[in-house]
Amino acid sequence: MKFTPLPLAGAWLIEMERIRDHRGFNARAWCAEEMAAHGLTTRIAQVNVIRNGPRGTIRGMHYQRPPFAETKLFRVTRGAIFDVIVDLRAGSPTRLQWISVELNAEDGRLLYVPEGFGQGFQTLADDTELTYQVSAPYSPAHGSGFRPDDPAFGIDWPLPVAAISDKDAGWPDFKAEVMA
Ligand SMILES: Cc1cn([C@H]2C[C@H](O)[C@@H](COP(=O)(O)OP(=O)(O)O[C@H]3O[C@H](C)C(=O)[C@H](O)[C@H]3O)O2)c(=O)[nH]c1=O
Repeated sequence: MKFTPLPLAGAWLIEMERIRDHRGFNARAWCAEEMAAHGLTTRIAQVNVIRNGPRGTIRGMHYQRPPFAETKLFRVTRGAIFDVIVDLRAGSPTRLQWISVELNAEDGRLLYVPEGFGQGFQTLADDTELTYQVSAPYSPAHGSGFRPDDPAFGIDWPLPVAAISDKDAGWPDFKAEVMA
């Protein structure tokens, strides 16, 4: 696996190394030893699969509050996404900054999102499917988020919104002090 740190400290792009032969390839998508060697968490509390319908679907922005703050590792298995992560960490020099990463089923790339980040994505193809593992169990009581178009961040999404949950469309304006 090839590890590349992203501009927001703690976030990484991980590329699978495909071992090819006449049948196709075998590639490692996760390895506790390699993750630990780069200081990434090896805790896996859950692995989820998400299927989306129309191109342009948005899920997010989400995060879980402590003590259920979670690290997430995303991989697209069908279609493509424009994934956005936002640094919400109090005291971080890049606080409230966001970056985007495109992931698709062919590129063999994974996105590692550490605790303290809001995260969401927009699909770039119909019927996009992804799998992601999280380091803490799902805890609705500790779930929080903000609207993908929250003026606090100015996230530049590539497509018109084709589908979004009422919850994600209805988050209140983000208040920086909330995460202080
Ligand atoms: C995350 C999760 C959700 N659910 C249930 C709760 C809802 O009934 C339904 C949809 O969940 P929700 O709309 O809250 O979340 P998504 O829009 O699917 O977002 C998820 O996928 C994006 C990419 C994220 O990064 C979020 O962390 C994750 O919550 O699945 C569960 O039962 N277990 C779980 O672990």
